[in-house]
Amino acid sequence: MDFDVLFIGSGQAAWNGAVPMSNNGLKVAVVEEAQYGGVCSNRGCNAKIILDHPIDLLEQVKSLQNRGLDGVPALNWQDLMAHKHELITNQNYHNKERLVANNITTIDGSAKFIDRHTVQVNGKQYTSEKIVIATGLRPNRVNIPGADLFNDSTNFLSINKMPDHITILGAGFVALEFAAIASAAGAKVDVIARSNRILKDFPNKYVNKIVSIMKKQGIRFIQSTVVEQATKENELIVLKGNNGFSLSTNYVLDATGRVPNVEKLNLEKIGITYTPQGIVVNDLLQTSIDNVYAAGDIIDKKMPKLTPVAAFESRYLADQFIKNTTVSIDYPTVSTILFTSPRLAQVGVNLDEALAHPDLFDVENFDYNKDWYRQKSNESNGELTLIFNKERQLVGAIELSVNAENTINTLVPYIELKLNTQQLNRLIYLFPSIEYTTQRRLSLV
Ligand SMILES: Cc1cc2nc3c(=O)[nH]c(=O)nc-3n(C[C@H](O)[C@H](O)[C@H](O)COP(=O)(O)OP(=O)(O)OC[C@H]3O[C@@H](n4cnc5c(N)ncnc54)[C@H](O)[C@@H]3O)c2cc1C
Ligand SMILES: NC(=O)c1ccc[n+]([C@@H]2O[C@H](COP(=O)([O-])OP(=O)(O)OC[C@H]3O[C@@H](n4cnc5c(N)ncnc54)[C@H](O)[C@@H]3O)[C@@H](O)[C@H]2O)c1
Repeated sequence: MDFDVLFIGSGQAAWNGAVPMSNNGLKVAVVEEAQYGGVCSNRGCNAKIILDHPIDLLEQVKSLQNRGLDGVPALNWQDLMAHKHELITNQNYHNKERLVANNITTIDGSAKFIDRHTVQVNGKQYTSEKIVIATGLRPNRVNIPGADLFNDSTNFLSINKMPDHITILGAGFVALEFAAIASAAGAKVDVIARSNRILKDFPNKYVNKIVSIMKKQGIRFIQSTVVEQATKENELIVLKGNNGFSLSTNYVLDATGRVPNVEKLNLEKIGITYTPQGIVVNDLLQTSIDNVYAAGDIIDKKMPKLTPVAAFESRYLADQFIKNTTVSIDYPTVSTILFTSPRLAQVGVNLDEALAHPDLFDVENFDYNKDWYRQKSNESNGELTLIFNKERQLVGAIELSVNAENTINTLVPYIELKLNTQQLNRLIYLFPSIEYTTQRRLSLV
């Protein structure tokens, strides 16, 4: 065999495991058909958070008008985009270099299976004892007449000039985060949801709050509307839909979800089972062919399809292959965040589930309007909800605030490690800080 382990794809689900595997003596290869580092590094999380940063700052500056700050600086989209390019363009190169520096063979091109131990890339065949499919997802494209006029998240992350009017199809993570960026950068923004449900992964109360804030920021939500066709008329795109819906716009962003990259792999030929949600695996992350594994977004799974989850699965495979063990994957508590301004972040038991089961959970609410420390930023919508089980153990939390990522990150170890009162009491945080005030929400004696 040429290799012990060959990864198809080079994203978070690949390199997090490939590097320790190689450093522990396994002969490892990574095949990549596009940019090394995958979506998160090149056309996802990282690019998005660079574009978001000044926008988040501006929202905070706006909150402090007449409270120490006079005037709001202008956002310069061209300069911001140039800054993003400067930070992101070289990621592909750096990610490849990291693999090479760790004695991993990199193979450029698209891989397809020939048999259970062999893949072919650019006409050349490579054999490996184990193969890990880590091919991730790509943007879904709605299947309606005129959809070729639409853009996806990758295109949006490189827009040189912000269009006057942007219309977004879908009401999930990408739709709301990109709506927030486009609106703050001066575009008129519509979000079109085919149903009444917005952000299905977050509880109703907080979804209603963030939608109401975004409406005040000028974003228009059009619900229960299915766009059925698009045409180009002069310089405008005209959308038509159910119930006589019609709208003219400059730019359409299709943010209707993401689909698994399976088509090029020749999976049917070797009998690997997959669904429209991805590749089916067991709790060892083995596919229906036992020497072929899958990791990251490409898996059909209940866990959220996020970078930290892909990285966890990749590290799990490294542990399994290095130690030659067969211990099932044991997912920890996963937190999720919507990077709008303010942020919406949650961890553990979902609030809607807790409210539906008062026999199992107690819920406590904290309104930040009454908290002097939080009010240093004169924030008007901040709120935290903590969820406890009947043994008074913290099992979930959700926060809407400019600091929600810090609060929820503070609570992750409390929940995952099931810290008791004495252990919590021993954590001495900096004062004043979000971490300190968050800890004070719990009983420490
Ligand atoms: C706009 C956007 C914003 C996001 N923001 C966040 C965020 O803030 N936080 C967060 O946690 N997650 C975020 N995500 C999700 C995150 O990007 C993914 O969870 C993560 O990238 C998954 O990593 P992966 O390795 O499984 O797949 P990917 O990163 O998709 O990598 C798969 C790789 O496989 C390659 N490939 C595919 N087919 C083949 C083939 N046949 N041969 C060779 N190579 C192939 C692809 O080119 C790609 O490089 C965001 C996603 C998007 C789209
Ligand atoms: N902050 C973050 O962590 C972050 C940010 C962006 C993306 N992501 C990851 O990427 C994934 C994909 O995000 P996303 O926003 O593309 O998907 P999503 O699943 O969050 O949202 C898709 C939206 O499109 C709608 N939709 C689906 N098909 C449609 C159709 N045919 N017509 C109209 N609407 C349709 C859905 O109802 C939903 O509102 C997320 O689930 C998450 O795993 C994470």
